[in-house]
Amino acid sequence: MLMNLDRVSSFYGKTQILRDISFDLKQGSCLCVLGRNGVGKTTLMRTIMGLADRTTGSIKMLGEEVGSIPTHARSRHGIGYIPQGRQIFGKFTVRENILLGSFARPDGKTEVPDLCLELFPYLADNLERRAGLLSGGQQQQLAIARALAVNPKMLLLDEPTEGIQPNIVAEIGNKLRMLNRDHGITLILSEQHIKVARSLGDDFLMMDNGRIVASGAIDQLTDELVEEHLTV
Ligand SMILES: Nc1ncnc2c1ncn2[C@@H]1O[C@H](COP(=O)(O)OP(=O)(O)OP(=O)(O)O)[C@@H](O)[C@H]1O
Repeated sequence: MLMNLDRVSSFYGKTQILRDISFDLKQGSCLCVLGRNGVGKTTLMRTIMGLADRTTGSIKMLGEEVGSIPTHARSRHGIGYIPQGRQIFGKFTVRENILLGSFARPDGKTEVPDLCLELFPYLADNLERRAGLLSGGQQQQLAIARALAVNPKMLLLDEPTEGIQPNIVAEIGNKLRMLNRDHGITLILSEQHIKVARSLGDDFLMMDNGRIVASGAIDQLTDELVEEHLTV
């Protein structure tokens, strides 16, 4: 297993958001985290990165406890994070945005990884362009490229297709599939597009009110579950 969460609870101030979250993440797999707005998907990602106010329980990466080490040390263990809303620095160039990610690299290299150039030809051709001039889909590619600059074993992606034009959603899905299938990068993905989740995911977690209410292989994600927990 690449990662194991055991009875993880998480708090913002005195408010408990996550309750007793446990799951095992297989190396090389893609886990889709599903649920309506506000159920705790973002908090789960932030908790894994060490960005919640307080967390209890255990988070292990390759058998080693990482639940109490700082965020940058978690990056060094190979966890890359692509936050909701992408958080691109608009005044910096594409190259500068990618290099920002490389500060957490264990080997200290500051270069644009070949994988970014190979996977994202648009970015390769526009390294000196100001990131603020890029479209939403291109900025999402940049956010993924920046996370790849830490040479991660796994990526946490918080709603990577949110606010992206429908014709680009499939393209982002394809890039993620390439990272997962061809490059062996394990993914945890929160996703509102059920089609993307079904096509990319190996396993799913359905969340409600800070808890896991259903989980399993993605082919066990029935229309009834989707209806009950996702449809508004
Ligand atoms: N910084 C914070 N301080 C206090 N409460 C917070 C904070 N961030 C989120 N919450 C609360 O935690 C709960 C879970 O929010 P979270 O953002 O994790 O949900 P989500 O499933 O990712 O939803 P969305 O899809 O809208 O991002 C919500 O009730 C939210 O109001």
